[in-house]
Amino acid sequence: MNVIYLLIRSSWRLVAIAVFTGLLSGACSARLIATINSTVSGDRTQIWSFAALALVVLVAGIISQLLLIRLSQGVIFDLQIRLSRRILSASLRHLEQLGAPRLLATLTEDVQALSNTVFVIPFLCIDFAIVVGCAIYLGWLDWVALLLMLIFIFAAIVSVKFLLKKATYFFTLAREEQDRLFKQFRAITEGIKELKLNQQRRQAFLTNELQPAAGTVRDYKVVSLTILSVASNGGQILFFIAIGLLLFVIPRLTAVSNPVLSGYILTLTYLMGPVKNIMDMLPNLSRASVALRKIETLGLSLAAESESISESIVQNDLNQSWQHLELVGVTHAYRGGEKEEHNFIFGPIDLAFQPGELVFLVGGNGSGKSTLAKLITGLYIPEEGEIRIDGKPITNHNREWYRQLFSVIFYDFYLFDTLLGLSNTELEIQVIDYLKKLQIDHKVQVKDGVLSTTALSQGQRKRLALLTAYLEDRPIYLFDEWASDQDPVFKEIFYTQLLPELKNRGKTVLVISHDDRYFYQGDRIIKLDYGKLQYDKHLH
Ligand SMILES: Nc1ncnc2c1ncn2[C@@H]1O[C@H](COP(=O)(O)OP(=O)(O)OP(=O)(O)O)[C@@H](O)[C@H]1O
Repeated sequence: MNVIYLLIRSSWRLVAIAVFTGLLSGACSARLIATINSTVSGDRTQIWSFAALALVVLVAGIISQLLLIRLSQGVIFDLQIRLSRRILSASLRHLEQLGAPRLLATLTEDVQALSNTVFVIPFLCIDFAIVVGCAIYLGWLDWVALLLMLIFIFAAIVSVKFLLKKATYFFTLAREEQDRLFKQFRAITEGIKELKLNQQRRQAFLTNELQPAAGTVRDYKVVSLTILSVASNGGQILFFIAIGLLLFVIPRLTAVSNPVLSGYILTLTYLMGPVKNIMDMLPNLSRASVALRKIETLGLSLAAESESISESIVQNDLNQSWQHLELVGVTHAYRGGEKEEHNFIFGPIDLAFQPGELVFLVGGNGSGKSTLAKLITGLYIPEEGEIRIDGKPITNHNREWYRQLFSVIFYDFYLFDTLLGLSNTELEIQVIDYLKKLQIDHKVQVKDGVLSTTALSQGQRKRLALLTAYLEDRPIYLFDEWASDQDPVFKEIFYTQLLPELKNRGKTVLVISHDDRYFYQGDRIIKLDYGKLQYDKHLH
């Protein structure tokens, strides 16, 4: 029912029109049955009234369906866009904590489940309208018949609702397990090489990880679908009992004329189709309400962690000149659980940067270099302390503007195959120059802002990421172990030509690196150790 509420919330007017036309179609269907029945019973019926009724049934039904189809697909579209926007505006740390499997499961599984249900709702509405119309016709034929019908419908609703609640409970459990299953699917796609190369690992993965997760989902779904099958068949049995009573019991209790009796039977037989459809839809409705709850909880949690950054801020303030960037008492904590040793506390750290500096950020594995990169670039919001630019603290109000100062290539960078958001007039010429400079012009071309391929070696993909960074032309560059995948020749070019060139263009260049033989190129070396600043050494 939540799903129907979702439609009403989207546009109650359209829903009202669709319901009205649907009911009109249903009512005319019932009237059609009545006409057929009275004609069969010997009454004279004008052919045009029969044709007119059939036409109204058809046209009103089509209008109702078309309206609901547009509305329901619009709701799914809005949901996908809203959810994606919320993900984009949630804080990075919160998204990291939620984890990719959970986000993917909702974006695919839940939205799909909802989409499948919303798709059939238009047809369900017509079926429902037919049931209502036929019920009214039965009441008109004989009120005892209607009363009987209502009692059975009530009993069916009560028992089906109880079973539906149970089935939804098991669907919810299955859906929770689905997140775990998605994690295993990710392991298959991303760890395929490791799984292929080691048979024991593959066997262990299949038997200890994948099968238990898939098995639990299967078991919960079997229970819930069984309950729903009982509900659906139970509902239909009640329906047959109603027909049996009308056929065999009621005529013995009260005098029922043959036309009335044939009216019952004709109507109830006609009703079988719509009732079966409604019953068959129960699993979808159940699954959809679970999916909707999951989407809503994710949506709410994303909204609660939203950075509330306004896009208009960027448009209003394109000034990117700065003189002094400071981190003052900045801290960040990864809290891994109950135990203190599972936590990693970064900072408090004080640092300052000027335009035109080439700074190496160094330290052992896990010392906090990438964490510092995320803090400096404004992706992590400091738990304590603040970042100031020219004395102005970075807050939610100007964080979006602040982030536009940086061009960053993270260690786990993502390469878009389209040069998104870049649209200067000399783009094509610049691209050709940079591709040559990065020595990949023989591998990749760019046409209308689309890269001809991204199926390249890791080192080449990194060069393409560098191409994007060049094109962005931001005042501060940050490279997280960019050169680690480069061959010695290009590594040399990167440290001795490309970095000094950027510096000479007035860019501030922050380089996370383990290549100590090139550190002499820098103006400063900042060393981290266990999340603390070990030293900040000026070289010149
Ligand atoms: N997403 C995360 N969730 C929880 N803990 C994290 C997360 N990312 C990093 N950490 C913890 O923070 C510490 C610092 O990690 P960070 O990635 O900043 O180190 P690093 O200096 O960049 O290491 P490396 O040289 O290996 O890339 C690590 O000990 C790690 O356990």
